[in-house]
Amino acid sequence: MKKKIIFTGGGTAGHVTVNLALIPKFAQDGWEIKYIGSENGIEKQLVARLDRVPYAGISTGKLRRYFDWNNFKDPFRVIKGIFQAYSLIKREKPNILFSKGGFVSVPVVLAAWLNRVPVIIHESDITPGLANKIAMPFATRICTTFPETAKGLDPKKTVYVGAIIRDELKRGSRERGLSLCGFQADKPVLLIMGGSLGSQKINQVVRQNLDSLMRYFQIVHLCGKGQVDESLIRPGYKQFEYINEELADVMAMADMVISRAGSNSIFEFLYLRKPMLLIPLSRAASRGDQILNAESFRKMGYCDVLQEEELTTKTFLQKVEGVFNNRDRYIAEMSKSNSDETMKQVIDMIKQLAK
Ligand SMILES: CC(=O)N[C@H]1[C@@H](OP(=O)(O)OP(=O)(O)OC[C@H]2O[C@@H](n3ccc(=O)[nH]c3=O)[C@H](O)[C@@H]2O)O[C@H](CO)[C@@H](O)[C@@H]1O
Repeated sequence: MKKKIIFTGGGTAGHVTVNLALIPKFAQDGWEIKYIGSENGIEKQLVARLDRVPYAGISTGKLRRYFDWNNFKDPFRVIKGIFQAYSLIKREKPNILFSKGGFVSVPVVLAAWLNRVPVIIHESDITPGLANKIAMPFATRICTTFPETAKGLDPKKTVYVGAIIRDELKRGSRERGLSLCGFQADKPVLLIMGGSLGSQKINQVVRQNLDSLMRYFQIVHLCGKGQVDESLIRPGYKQFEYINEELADVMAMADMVISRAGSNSIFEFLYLRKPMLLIPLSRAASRGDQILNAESFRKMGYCDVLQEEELTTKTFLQKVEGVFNNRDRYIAEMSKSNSDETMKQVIDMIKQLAK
């Protein structure tokens, strides 16, 4: 009989793209694949782009750190989600559940545990997100991307595996990227990526300094939903809200990157040896995970970092120049890393634990 795997994870693309990397591998090996996500999250659109991966949406809620009327409604949404996930898992009887985290994953992990389905959790950041923290006691294995994450976690369950990179990102073409953006071949390309949701702060500083930057670079700017500024359209400055298949070509043509420090993005840039200036999401807006991700990369010599509190036109342009002028040094450090084995290790682990 065909083996069956269910994937879950969502909320932002960072909680989905690892699943997108693994799904084709299991499809190739003849496994039956299903995805459980939220009713309207980004995961629904991203999974819809795949061939033959049935999607089930469940009701979800979120814990917020500020007052919101939804804080009263969300517990009921979560309870509804647990019942929905429980009956889905009971009916589907998968051999294994792979969870990438995000709030939607908590009821699904719990439901799998109640149905005695083995659960593998993958944590991308140095410090686990709240959803993964809640779900970890119910997991059979916890995979970490950073070696230092394992420290605070159950040593019997936790394995450091590294980053899982989508195969398609490894097959990008500089020429296709240049033609997509209408860029010339002889001027360096700067890629700006504000995380899967874009970043207002990065958009702002880039646009304020567009003329200075464009003296040296052609710029491709992934700015987030609703953030394209039509008044700035001009040759050499190409904006997209979010891209899918084209991302490989856009990354391939980039000579340097300015980015948030979401774990998946920075490991993709590391794999592709892209000199990076990272502007992590501040502690005021998050648990500070991106600050730690960025610091760990800086210590390894892979990037330079500019904290949001220090972000001014002057510091920004100085750091951009610094990274670009030292790009060979960054590329040399990055070339010492190797994550090609990770995907195979994770696939073997999933196959071994599948009941
Ligand atoms: C605001 C927030 O909660 N951020 C978190 C979220 O970030 P975010 O969702 O931005 O996560 P990542 O940077 O880890 O991943 C983004 C993914 O989206 C892809 N991509 C991005 C832009 C685009 O146009 N097309 C595209 O495919 C990237 O290639 C990458 O694979 O999850 C990360 C991983 O847990 C955390 O480190 C971040 O702190």
